[in-house]
Amino acid sequence: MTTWYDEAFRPGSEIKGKWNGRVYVVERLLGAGSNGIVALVRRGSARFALKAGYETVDHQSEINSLLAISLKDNSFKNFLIDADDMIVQGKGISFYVMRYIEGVTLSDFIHKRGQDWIYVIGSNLLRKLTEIHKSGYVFGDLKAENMIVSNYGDVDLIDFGGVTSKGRAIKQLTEVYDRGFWSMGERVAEESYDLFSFAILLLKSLDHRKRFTGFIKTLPQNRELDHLTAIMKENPVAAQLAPFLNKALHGEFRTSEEASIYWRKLLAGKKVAYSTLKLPWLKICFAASLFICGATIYVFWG
Ligand SMILES: Nc1ncnc2c1ncn2[C@@H]1O[C@H](COP(=O)(O)OP(=O)(O)OP(=O)(O)O)[C@@H](O)[C@H]1O
Repeated sequence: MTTWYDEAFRPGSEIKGKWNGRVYVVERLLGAGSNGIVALVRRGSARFALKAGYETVDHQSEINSLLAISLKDNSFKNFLIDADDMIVQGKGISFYVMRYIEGVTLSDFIHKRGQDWIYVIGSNLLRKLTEIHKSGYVFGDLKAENMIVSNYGDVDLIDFGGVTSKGRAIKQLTEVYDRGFWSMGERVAEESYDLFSFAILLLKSLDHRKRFTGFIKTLPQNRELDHLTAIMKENPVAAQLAPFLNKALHGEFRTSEEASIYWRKLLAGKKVAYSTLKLPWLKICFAASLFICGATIYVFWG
């Protein structure tokens, strides 16, 4: 039996908004999760990501959250392009259209470019969190699957289903990233909640031994932060970040802005060699500047 999404998301098929009347042509599926299904679509020459929700209420709440954090003049502005309903097999299905982010998962990025990139990625992710926190919200379900990394460590967050107003109960979470799972605090939307998940995200991506899958199976009384400290001792990049990670895990940062300042100071103090990062554009810029310099000499003195 063909499901509504097989029909709606077949490459080449058109999705027409019932209320706004905009038409999108499906290129291909990008992914599916517990809340919805996402496709790469085209409108004219522009490409977008279109997400159709399984549950109307959850879907609407995701749109509202996205709208709320994009009201301020920040990088989320204009992320949400359209929100409408489509009719598939006689049924109304809600969808929203957002910016299409080209990139890879955090683990793929690190695997390809090296663990040192975590310094840049971490700094960019902290900036994103700060923007959300300044809007009066927390991201809630921060995890590697909810971010896309592109170019030179640029970070984009996707999946806004967990975004929660500060002070409210966290509405969507993933076990190992949740401080409640580790008995390290309440499931309340505070900046420190996201910062705990941020620390787990970094540790998980640096852990060669993939211990986090095992943690899910442990009994609550056996989930100790000592397991995480072991990763900090074994991995040189995690060891550099240990003072930051420990503070984030223990809820010692009140705000993400405070955490960002600490991050920068820590890495400046440790003299993290950004030059060790493989930055091809530096080489390109260097070659370009040599060429321009040569051309100028030729034009003026030739
Ligand atoms: N804006 C975007 N640009 C590019 N790809 C995207 C975008 N939004 C989502 N995706 C892709 O679609 C997949 C599913 O999206 P999303 O995580 O929002 O679904 P979900 O149902 O909320 O998932 P979960 O079960 O993790 O809650 C993502 O893993 C990602 O690969």
